[in-house]
Amino acid sequence: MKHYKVVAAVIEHEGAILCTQKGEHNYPYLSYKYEFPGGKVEHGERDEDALIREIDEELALCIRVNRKIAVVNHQYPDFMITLTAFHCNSTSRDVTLVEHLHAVWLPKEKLKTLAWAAADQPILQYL
Ligand SMILES: Nc1nc2c([nH]c(=O)n2[C@@H]2O[C@H](COP(=O)(O)OP(=O)(O)OP(=O)(O)O)[C@@H](O)[C@H]2O)c(=O)[nH]1
Repeated sequence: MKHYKVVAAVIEHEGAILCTQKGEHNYPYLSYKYEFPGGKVEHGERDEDALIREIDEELALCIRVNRKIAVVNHQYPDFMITLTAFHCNSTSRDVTLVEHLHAVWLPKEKLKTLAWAAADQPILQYL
């Protein structure tokens, strides 16, 4: 079973948090789900550097990485994921969608209204 180490950015800008939606996916349980943007950490790369790289690649957004919020281990039917979420800030809300279907900035209390990937759901309680 594959095991991915993934970093995710909880990006806050003036009281709202960036939520990004996946498009259709090979695994139906991930299709159209919301996730915190990020991705797999490359060999030898620091978590924080992986996050800055991924957010620039996926969203053309410049972020500052703050504290670690949570580490979640989740078993999907086809792979295992260790998801580490960091609180981040951006100086702008302007994103360019390279990989995602949709992005929305929401206040914390509204995050639970979205359909999140299963691995992300435990992170919401720490926000
Ligand atoms: N970036 C990110 N990935 C997440 C989150 N939660 C979660 O289950 N994942 C899953 O972790 C896997 C690796 O993330 P990735 O961002 O590198 O995805 P990828 O483009 O290489 O592969 P993909 O085609 O599965 O999306 C994906 O299957 C993704 O759906 C999250 O909050 N952020």
